[in-house]
Amino acid sequence: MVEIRSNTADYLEILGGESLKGTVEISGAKNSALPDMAATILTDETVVLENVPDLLDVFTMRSLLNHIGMEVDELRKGVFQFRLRDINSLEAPYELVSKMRASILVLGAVLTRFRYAKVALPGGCSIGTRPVDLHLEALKKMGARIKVEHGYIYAEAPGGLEGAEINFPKITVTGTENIMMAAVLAKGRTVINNAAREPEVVDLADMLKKMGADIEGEGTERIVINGVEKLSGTVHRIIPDRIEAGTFAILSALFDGNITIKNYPVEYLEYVHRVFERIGIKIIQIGENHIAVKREGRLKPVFVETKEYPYFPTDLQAQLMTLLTVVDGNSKITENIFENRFMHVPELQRLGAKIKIDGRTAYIKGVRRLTGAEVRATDLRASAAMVIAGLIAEGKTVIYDIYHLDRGYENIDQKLRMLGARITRESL
Ligand SMILES: CC(=O)N[C@H]1[C@@H](OP(=O)(O)OP(=O)(O)OC[C@H]2O[C@@H](n3ccc(=O)[nH]c3=O)[C@H](O)[C@@H]2O)O[C@H](CO)[C@@H](O)[C@@H]1O
Ligand SMILES: C=C(OP(=O)(O)O)C(=O)O
Repeated sequence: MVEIRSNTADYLEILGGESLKGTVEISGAKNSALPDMAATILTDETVVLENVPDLLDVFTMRSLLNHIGMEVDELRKGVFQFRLRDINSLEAPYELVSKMRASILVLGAVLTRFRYAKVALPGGCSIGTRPVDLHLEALKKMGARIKVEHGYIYAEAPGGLEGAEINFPKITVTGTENIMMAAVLAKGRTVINNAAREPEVVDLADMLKKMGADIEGEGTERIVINGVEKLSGTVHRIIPDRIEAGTFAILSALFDGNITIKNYPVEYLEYVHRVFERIGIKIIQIGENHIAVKREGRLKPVFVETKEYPYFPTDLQAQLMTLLTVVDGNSKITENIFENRFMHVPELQRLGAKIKIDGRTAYIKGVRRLTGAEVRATDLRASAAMVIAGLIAEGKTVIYDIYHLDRGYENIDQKLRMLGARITRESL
């Protein structure tokens, strides 16, 4: 893994309007790598993860695991070996948790295996308040004693966690993953109702089952877990990143389908493809997990709302909005998952986009073209939206604060340069 190469002073310069073409390969999914890495805490045996993307968030999770006492070795590019023999600390400190909300994923695993955990409260971020109350309520139902004090969650279960019936009032992805990890070593049976159905939840269940966990129903809204005494080591391959894949599919649609995409998880993007078809974008399979994107006539405006899997992902909302800014007619996007996920709108407006926001809905009136400007990457997917916008805009676009981008897109500037983009990384 590259020593952390992203720095808050880094920015991207893009000269837009170049025609992109070629083939790009999708990396392992950030949102699978992070829970799968946390799951290595659940055993004292060796776990090997393959197809691990080289991302800032993965680096942060690795630092967090190291802090706990995990030995982590990179066997070869993207292949990591994990072994937790001696505990160093049962604490996830603020310094690391503040860099990445997904650090909360270590709570369930540390608590169930070591009966105590202290994790800094992740707090809000630019896309919303993002509380973790549902994680904590569920762990309390499993017998944990929890207090939140001085910015830390203190959780203990001296006699071990016990299986329980968890009814999530709202679907939560990392909440489902946290409770699944807590339940695999708890006493008795845990039922998670209204569980998240995301492919990343299924991937985590697959990994845990290979380690000896007893789990049924992953991928449905009811997951049943029977606790076991002990889990063993395993070798597991991280699934491809459906959000990176969707991001490149949108880019390809904007470049007349001249970009083909390998390692593309068609099965995870069925609903997204239905939305694409309404716009006039068709995904064509040209090989196993290798696709091309075809535009069918003039692109058409749409109304889309974000919703939990299997529906349209909030993590592709900003990128789709960029596409719609140059689609003739009036489009509308409603963001149902996060209350503040339109931070990219003022930035897109700087590039000439015509967008109005009313509550959770953005009204987009297509313009002929965007024009380059200086913008800020306000969060991870907003950054991807800015990159797409910069590539189609006339002239030069400068994107500041791209450390957000490095949290979730492996080598994105390199991948784009290989497609012919004029994009350079500079530092202030
Ligand atoms: C590391 C990871 O996998 N991140 C993904 C995960 O985030 P994450 O798991 O944090 O998102 P959740 O599914 O938990 O959030 C969904 C909604 O529930 C709310 N909520 C959640 C937990 C809680 O205890 N209380 C509460 O009110 C959130 O504020 C949000 O409004 O799913 C999101 C929704 O698909 C994605 O955008 C993120 O990329
Ligand atoms: C919001 C995201 O990630 P996280 O939950 O890790 O902040 C994302 O991947 O778009």
